[in-house]
Amino acid sequence: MSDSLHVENVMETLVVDHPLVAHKLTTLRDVRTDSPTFRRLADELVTLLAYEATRDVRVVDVTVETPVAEAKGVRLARPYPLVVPILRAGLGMLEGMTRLLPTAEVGFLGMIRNESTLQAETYATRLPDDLSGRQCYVVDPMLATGGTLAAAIQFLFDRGAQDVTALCLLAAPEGLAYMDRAFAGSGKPIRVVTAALDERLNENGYIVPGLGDAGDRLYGVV
Ligand SMILES: O=P(O)(O)OC[C@H]1O[C@H](OP(=O)(O)OP(=O)(O)O)[C@H](O)[C@@H]1O
Ligand SMILES: O=c1cc[nH]c(=O)[nH]1
Ligand SMILES: [Mg+2]
Repeated sequence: MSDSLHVENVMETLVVDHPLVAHKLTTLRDVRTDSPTFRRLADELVTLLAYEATRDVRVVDVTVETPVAEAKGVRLARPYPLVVPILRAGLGMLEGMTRLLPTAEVGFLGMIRNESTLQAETYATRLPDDLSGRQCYVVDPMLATGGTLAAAIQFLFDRGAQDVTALCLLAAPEGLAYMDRAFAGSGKPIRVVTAALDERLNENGYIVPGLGDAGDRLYGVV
């Protein structure tokens, strides 16, 4: 079902190879897809990605009583996972994620890429101060140059996060390579789970073939 592509020892990229993911992603890319449909598809896609992305979520053993007998099982371990959408476009992936992880807490990062310099600028942070021992799931549809995601992950590591999984709808090879260099030697595991690894970036830093500006397609041009 999934094709794991090992990029470097601390960073692992997983391209979720599934016909339903490919089907929904194709409609998402289509320039004729309107905002309401785009929002619905992004929501459905993140739930499919989340299934793979949470494969290593920490659980503890528990025992419950069924109407018939005792059954051994598991529950999510505490501290509960933290989901971090990167505003604005990442908000389009939040609900799909918390549907699968309803007890997760949610932190927010507001970041915008300066379209002249392609550098990420941070305009809002609302995260728990202490993330030690927390598994963090960052959601942002686009991993282009990688500058935004790398800065977001650095915020989480600075607060003590131990491992971070990013869920993206699309990733560019240049962005993955940038992340790989940025965190080489950090010793902290990073996973990127994506619906597709696209060809490249164009001269404006847009993913090709991509889907255009994810924030604009979700919420309109501002
Ligand atoms: O990998 P990078 O080159 O850093 O680019 C990716 C970033 O660009 C987009 O956000 P944008 O800056 O357009 O903000 P928005 O969500 O408000 O539209 C996207 O959602 C990522 O956050
Ligand atoms: O292709 C891209 C690159 C950055 N941000 C987007 O929304 N789309
Ligand atoms: Mg945008």
